[in-house]
Amino acid sequence: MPGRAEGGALGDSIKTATSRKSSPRAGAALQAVAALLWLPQAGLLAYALGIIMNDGAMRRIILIAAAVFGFGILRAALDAAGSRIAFKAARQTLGLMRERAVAALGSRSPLDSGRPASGMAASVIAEQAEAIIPYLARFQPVRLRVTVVPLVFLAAVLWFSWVAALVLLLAAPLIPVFMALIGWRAKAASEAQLAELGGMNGFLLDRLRGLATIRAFDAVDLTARRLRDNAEGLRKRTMAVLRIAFLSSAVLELFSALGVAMVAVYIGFHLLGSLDFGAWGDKLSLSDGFFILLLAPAFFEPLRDLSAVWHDRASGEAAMKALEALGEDGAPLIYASRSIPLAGRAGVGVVQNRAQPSPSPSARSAGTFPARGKEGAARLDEGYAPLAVELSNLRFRHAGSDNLLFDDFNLSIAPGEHIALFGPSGCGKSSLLALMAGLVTAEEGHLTIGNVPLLPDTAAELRERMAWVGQKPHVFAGSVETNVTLGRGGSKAQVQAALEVAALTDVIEARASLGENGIGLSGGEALRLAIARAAFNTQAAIILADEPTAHLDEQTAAKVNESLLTLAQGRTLIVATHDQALAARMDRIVRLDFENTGRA
Ligand SMILES: Nc1ncnc2c1ncn2[C@@H]1O[C@H](COP(=O)(O)OP(=O)(O)OP(=O)(O)O)[C@@H](O)[C@H]1O
Repeated sequence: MPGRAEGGALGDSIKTATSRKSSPRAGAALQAVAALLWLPQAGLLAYALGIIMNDGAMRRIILIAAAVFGFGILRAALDAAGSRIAFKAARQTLGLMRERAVAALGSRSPLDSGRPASGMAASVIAEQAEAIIPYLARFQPVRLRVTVVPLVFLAAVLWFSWVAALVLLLAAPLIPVFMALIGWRAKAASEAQLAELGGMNGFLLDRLRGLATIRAFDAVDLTARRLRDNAEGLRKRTMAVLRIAFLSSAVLELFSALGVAMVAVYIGFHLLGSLDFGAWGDKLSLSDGFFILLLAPAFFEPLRDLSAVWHDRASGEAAMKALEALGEDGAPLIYASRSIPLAGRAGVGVVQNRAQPSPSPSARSAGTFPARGKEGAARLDEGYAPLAVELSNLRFRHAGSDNLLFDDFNLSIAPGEHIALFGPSGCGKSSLLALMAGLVTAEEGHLTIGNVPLLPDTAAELRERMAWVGQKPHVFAGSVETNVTLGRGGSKAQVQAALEVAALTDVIEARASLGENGIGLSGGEALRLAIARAAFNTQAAIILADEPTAHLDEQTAAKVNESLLTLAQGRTLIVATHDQALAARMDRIVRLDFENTGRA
C-alpha cells in the first residue's frame, strides 16, 4: 500500500495495537477462506450437471445439493466471523490512534500559536477519524482476498483450459492498473475534502465562540456568507470524491464483464467444436465448461469488492494522515535545560516587602491541605512542602519571535515565599510564569523546582505540584462540582473545602449548574472558581497566578486577592500582576523591566 499509513508512525501503531488485541489479519484470513469455499461448491454443481446429463440419479443429486448447501452455510458463517473480527480490530486500532492524537495535542504548549484550530482538531479526531474503520475493516480484508482468491481460481481454471485462464489473466491486470490511476486522484480528492471539512468546522466553532463580537460589529451577514461559501466548497469536494468512486466502479464492472463474456464465448464455441484448442490437447466436457463458467465471475469477485471499497482506502488514508498531522510540528511543552557559565549580572530588581517568607501552618484550616514537610531543600518525595524555584542564566524568546525577552536572567524564590512579578505590559511576566510551568522552552539556562531540574523526565511530576490561576479561566457547561474537580476524582467534602478557600460557597449554592463559557458567573466569581480548582489540588506546592485581578473593579479584586492569599498559605506563590494592592501583600516584588531582562 502506498502512502505513510503503513510506513509511518500510525502504520506502526496499527501493528502494535492489533498485535496485542484482535487481529485484522485473522478476520481477513477467515473471509478469504470463505471466498475460497466457492471452489468446492462450483465443483459439486458442475459434477451434478454431469450426473443430470448422464443418468440423472436423484439420490446423488440430492446429496450434492445438501453438500453445496452445507458449504454455503459454512461460507456465510466464516465470512460473518471474519467481518466481526476485522471490525473489532479496526475499532481497537482507531481507539489507540485517537488516544495518541489526543495525547500529542495535549503535549503541545498552550502558548503555541501554531496549534491546530480547536474545531479542526475536533473534526479530525471525532468525525474524520471514523473513515479509518471502513478502511481497516473492509479495505484491508479485501486486499488480502484480492491477492489470494483470484490466483487459486485461476489455477483451477488453468487445470482445465489454458485459453480460459489466459483470457482471465489478460483481463485481470487491467483492473488494478486503472484502479491505481484512479486511486491517485481519489486520495488527493479525499484529502482535499477532509481539509475542507476540518476548515469549515474550525471556522464554525471559532465564529460560534465569537458570536457576541460578530453581532456587536454587525458582521452576521458577512459571516453567514462566508459559511455558505465554505459549505459550497465542501459540496464540490464531496462531489469530486463521489465522481471518482463511481468512475472506479464503472471501470471495474466493464473489465470484469468483458473478461467473463470472453470466457463464456470461448467455452461456447469450444463445446460447439469451433474452437477445439486450449484444453491441453483434450476436449472440455459440459461439466468442465460449466465449472469454468462458474469460476470466471468468482475470479473477478474480489476485484469487484476491491472497487467497492476503493473509496474507503482513499478516505481512510487521508483520515490517518490528518490524525497523524495533529501531533506534528508542535512547540515542545517540556522545558529543556542547558548549562551555561554564570555571567554575573543581576537579572531582576527586587523590593523586599517583608524580611522572610511566611508560610503559615494555618493554611490547613480547611482541613484539606496536606501536612508540610521540612522547609528548605524540599525534595519532591517529601510530602507537600512548599517548593523553592530557582532560575539561573535563563535566555528566552518565544518561538518565531526575534524579541529576546530574558537574557542571563536569574531569580531565586524560597519555599513558601510569596512574590509579585511586576512590570509594564509586555515585559514578560506571563512568559516567565509559562517558563516555570514548563509550557515554553528556554534557549539556555537552568530552572529547578524544589531542587529538581525541570527536564523532560521530571516535568510531568513537577507540574502535578503546581496550580495555575489564569486571567480568563475556562468554565465548562455543567455542575460546579465538575468544574472544580475537572475529573480529578475527590469527595464532595473536598470540593466544599476548595470552594470555602475561594469564598465561593454562597454564590455556588445559588446555582446548580453553570452555562458554557461561564454564563451565570461574574468575572470575579469565575476567577474564584479557578482558585477553588487550584485549592482542590492538595498536592500543589506552587501557585502560579497570571494577573488574577486584571479587569476587575477594586472591590471584586479585593475579594479575589483574599481568596488567592488564603489559597497560598503554606505554599509558594508567584503572581504576575499590575495590582499594587496585591503586590503590596507579597513578601517580595520582583520588577521585570527593560534593563533587568537584558533586552536591547
Ligand atoms: N505565544 C507567543 N508567541 C510569540 N510572542 C509572544 C507570545 N506570547 C507573548 N508574546 C510576546 O512576548 C512579550 C511578553 O509577553 P507577556 O505576555 O509575557 O507579557 P506580560 O508582561 O505578561 O504582559 P501583560 O502585562 O500585558 O500581560 C510580548 O511582546 C508578547 O507579544
